[in-house]
Amino acid sequence: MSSPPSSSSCSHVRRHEDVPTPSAPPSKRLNMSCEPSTWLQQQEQQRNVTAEMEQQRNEKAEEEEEDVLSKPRGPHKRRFTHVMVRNITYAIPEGYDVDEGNIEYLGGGSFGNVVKTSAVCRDGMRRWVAIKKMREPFYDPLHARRIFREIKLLQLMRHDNIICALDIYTPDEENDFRDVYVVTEFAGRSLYRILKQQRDYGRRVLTEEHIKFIIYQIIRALKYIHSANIIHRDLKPGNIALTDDCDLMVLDFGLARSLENKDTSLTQYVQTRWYRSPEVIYWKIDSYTNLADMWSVGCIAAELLTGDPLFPGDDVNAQYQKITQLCGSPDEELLQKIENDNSSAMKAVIQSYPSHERRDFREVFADHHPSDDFIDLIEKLLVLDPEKRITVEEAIQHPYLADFSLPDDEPRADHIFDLDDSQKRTRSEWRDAVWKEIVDYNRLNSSPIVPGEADR
Ligand SMILES: Nc1ncnc2c1ncn2[C@@H]1O[C@H](COP(=O)(O)OP(=O)(O)OP(=O)(O)O)[C@@H](O)[C@H]1O
Repeated sequence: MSSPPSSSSCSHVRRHEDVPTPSAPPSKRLNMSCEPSTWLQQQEQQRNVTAEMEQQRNEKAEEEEEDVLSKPRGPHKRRFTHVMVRNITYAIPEGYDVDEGNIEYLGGGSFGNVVKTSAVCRDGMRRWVAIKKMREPFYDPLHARRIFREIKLLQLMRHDNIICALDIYTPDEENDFRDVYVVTEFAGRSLYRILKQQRDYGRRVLTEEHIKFIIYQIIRALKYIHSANIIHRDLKPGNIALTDDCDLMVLDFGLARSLENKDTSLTQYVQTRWYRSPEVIYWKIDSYTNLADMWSVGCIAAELLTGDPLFPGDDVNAQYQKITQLCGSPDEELLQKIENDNSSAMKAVIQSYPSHERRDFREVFADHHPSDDFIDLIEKLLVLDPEKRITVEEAIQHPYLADFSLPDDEPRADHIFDLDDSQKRTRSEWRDAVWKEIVDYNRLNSSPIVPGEADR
């Protein structure tokens, strides 16, 4: 990885134009006695069923391949080639590189599978793109709403450090609308992969300067996200991508939600648990604001320093122990808030755990020789009480980031994003809403060209 740019460079973050060419979560909030194992088992079963269905559909798609290739399909009458990667069939529109040798599987999460290819774009450049095929997007209303949110946010976000949609499509007709594909710019390797490689090979790739630049860019992205009244809720190394030049993009907005929306049905499973804030995992929603994202930044920052996840708990209890062993048990003031926002029973459960003093972070991380400023920042991020945690606006001005911070180049969103996702909709209403998003999608200059679009 090359060095991050120096602080004197005024254009130290990537512009979009500069890109090189080349299951349903449970409806109840988790409490200390409710381990999500049942839900996880259901998820597992659902995944099996889904895989079976996917296979049947792949077989059908293969049979139909000749037809699909021969006639324009979907709301914009595009032509598609079907390409099989790791047993999953992707419908790839005309204009994209469909040579199997040039298509790379990037990975799959709970909600989709992603491949990398390239496409010629409207500005004449060929770009690397990531195509995400959503998994069973309309399985149930919750799932459909998640897809809707993700699509909506990928269109609203316009920031150098945040991924945005370059194309949204389906090869299906409206009466048989089943598959949703979202195309984003290929943003590099995920931080998860980079950190894993560091561990696997026992060789550090990320220098102190890289780490600072990464943390700065995450916070710069969050400043924009939070100013739009959105919480990301899923910040983790797997959702952060880095180019070889250390340019960073925050990926995957499927779990983001607007601050106004008090819906809590997804709350328990909003993040890979290791990066979740205590108020997300253990106590109630009242104090759950965008400060949950700042806790995740603290976890990621510490992992960047040490190379290992900070709170790798095998279950929620182990997670709690690890958090409190470092950050201390809730003090009287926080316990009072927990009691007020939850119940005295919740307070009693928390008090039944072994009590720990907050440790001296300088001592804990001493082997990794962090600067005083780094320690001061993570001390302020990893605070149990969200109301006392550093905000994004404060964090970006922290001395640790002074080398990179350029206040005039740290944009806020110019309006609060309306996700239009708070109303109750049935599965098929969500499907209609997603269909409409695809139909109305406004192509960008950096979007892949649709052959013949000028004629339409
Ligand atoms: N635009 C992109 N550029 C580079 N890599 C990407 C891009 N989009 C997704 N990926 C990678 O593809 C993989 C799968 O992405 P996806 O968003 O489906 O998974 P995830 O974040 O692991 O899933 P989950 O939603 O379960 O958290 C991830 O490893 C992610 O880093």
